[in-house]
Amino acid sequence: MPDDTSTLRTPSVHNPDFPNLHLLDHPLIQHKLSLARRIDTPTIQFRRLLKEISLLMGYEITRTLPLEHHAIDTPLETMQAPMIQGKKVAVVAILRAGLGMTSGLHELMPSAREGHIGLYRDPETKRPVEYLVKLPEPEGRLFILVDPMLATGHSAAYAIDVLNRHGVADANIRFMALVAAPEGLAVLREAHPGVPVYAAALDRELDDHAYIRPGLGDAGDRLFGTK
Ligand SMILES: O=P(O)(O)OC[C@H]1O[C@H](OP(=O)(O)OP(=O)(O)O)[C@H](O)[C@@H]1O
Ligand SMILES: O=c1cc[nH]c(=O)[nH]1
Ligand SMILES: [Mg+2]
Repeated sequence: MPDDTSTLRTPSVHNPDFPNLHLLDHPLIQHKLSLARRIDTPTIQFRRLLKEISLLMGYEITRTLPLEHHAIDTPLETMQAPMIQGKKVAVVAILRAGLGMTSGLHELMPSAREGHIGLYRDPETKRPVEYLVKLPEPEGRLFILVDPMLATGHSAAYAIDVLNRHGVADANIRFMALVAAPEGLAVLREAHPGVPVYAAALDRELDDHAYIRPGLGDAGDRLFGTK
């Protein structure tokens, strides 16, 4: 039986205006995010920073993962040792930019499965358009959905709808972003109030093109060197 770890809480900043948001304010996360935001940070460094930030965020958001005890032999005796149910985690990237956040999480949880939800935002409507869905079996699994940018929130809400249709309940989903906009947090809270959002920053607003300000630009383009 899993131990009850629900009383362990992820250290994060709580904002009463956004009860679904857990802001991860660890200095290393904040420093690396600032480097990633800079316009003169090239793709090679941006990619590396995303991986490092995801690993650090992953360390924080996995704090509440259930442990179970297994008998192990130390050199001196047998003991019941706590171990994570590692096989029971799935990392799901919203393509493309979410791909920049998966490898950091796999460093922490090498046996986690990986799924992909391909979405792009239509430049006119600003609404997500689906082009691929490939997901691991949902049974008994925690799904960590990753995408660096939570702007209008419609891509994240759509991806969670996809997970729901696949058989994953909101209670088994955590959403991890680098930068969140107030508008996106509100949309996500309305659509999926039971899904916690972990982010490194809550930015000021969306601009007329639904880009996050101050933001970091187009995360997918910066990650893959496209335009
Ligand atoms: O919250 P939203 O307003 O829906 O916007 C956020 C989405 O926009 C970006 O993807 P984009 O459409 O640029 O696709 P890409 O990752 O392939 O570049 C980003 O990676 C999110 O998926
Ligand atoms: O600021 C934004 C908004 C949407 N998608 C991005 O990549 N950046
Ligand atoms: Mg993009």
